[in-house]
Amino acid sequence: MTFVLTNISHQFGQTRALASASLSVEPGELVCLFGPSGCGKTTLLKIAAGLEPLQQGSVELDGSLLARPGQETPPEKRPVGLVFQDYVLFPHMTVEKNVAFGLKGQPKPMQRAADYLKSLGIGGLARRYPHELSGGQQQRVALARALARQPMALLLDEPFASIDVTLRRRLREDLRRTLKEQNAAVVMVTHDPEEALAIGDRIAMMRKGEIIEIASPENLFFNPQTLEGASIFPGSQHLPGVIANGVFRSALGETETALGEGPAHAVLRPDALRARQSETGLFEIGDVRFAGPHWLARLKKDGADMFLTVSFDACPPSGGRAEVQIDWSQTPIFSM
Ligand SMILES: Nc1ncnc2c1ncn2[C@@H]1O[C@H](COP(=O)(O)OP(=O)(O)OP(=O)(O)O)[C@@H](O)[C@H]1O
Repeated sequence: MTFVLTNISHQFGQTRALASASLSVEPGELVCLFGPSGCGKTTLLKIAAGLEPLQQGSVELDGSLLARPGQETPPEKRPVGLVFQDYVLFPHMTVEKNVAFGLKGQPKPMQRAADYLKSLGIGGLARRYPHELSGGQQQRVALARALARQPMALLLDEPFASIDVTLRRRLREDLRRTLKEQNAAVVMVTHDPEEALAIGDRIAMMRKGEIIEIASPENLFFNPQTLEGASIFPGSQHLPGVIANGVFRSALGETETALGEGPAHAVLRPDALRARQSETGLFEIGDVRFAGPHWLARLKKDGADMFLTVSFDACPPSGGRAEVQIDWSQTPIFSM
């Protein structure tokens, strides 16, 4: 039941929304689409769902063609579940009837609807109508409705966008478990790097309509192929520099590299940065804040317009001085 999107390109007038984007998702696999606003995430999902006509490329599920230009299976005939931000619930039906709607002809639809509502923590809302729910509750009903149909593939566009952080963390763990049990191929759009890392088996990094890298979180960490992929981890900072004669040189020091000559960026991860207070340090300590269990300080380098946020074990004095060391073996570098 592999879900395959091949060479999908799309234009909205003069705007190129997608440029030959390809993605293959295995049964039981959850792939997150991640990238900046406007890079084409929602458009790719809508084309996969059949909500946007396909202009170029193809969509297949389990070896069957769902779409190619001029030949499309309508969205309601695809064995694909959808949770889109603007994919509204039926306003005249109660929550439980909304969820049971897709289960007609199957045994005990109301019981199954109740089970899914309960598993998403909204069992008590079964008799309410959509207009009596908050945005986050409506999102969970839409998720329950999609899950209850046990689709072969599921497309989710920021399904937790209106849900508070604590509940969102719990729901995404529950969702991941449920989807694994159902063995569905899942594509989920998210803006949130923490969410992509927490829920995605692989993360598809998008830039200007292209999928520039698809990799598991551990491969993005240990062997990133793009600046964006390396930078998805919390606390990552870019250090500009220049490569000449096999050496990357920056305001924070230098290291050998096999990359070609020219401007480059190193991606500094928190674990690769060591800072300590020192009267003779090159950095001035600026704003300091507690980030449990560490202290985070913003450092400014004398003589260079350069800032770094670095963690300290104890609260460093604002206005004092610090020195910083980089573990270059944990610091990926990319030519620009
Ligand atoms: N219906 C439309 N008509 C014209 N342009 C559109 C339409 N839908 C999207 N676009 C444009 O296509 C590009 C991709 O949009 P898309 O919504 O896919 O991006 P996104 O990555 O999902 O963004 P966001 O994270 O902000 O939701 C953007 O430049 C957007 O302005």
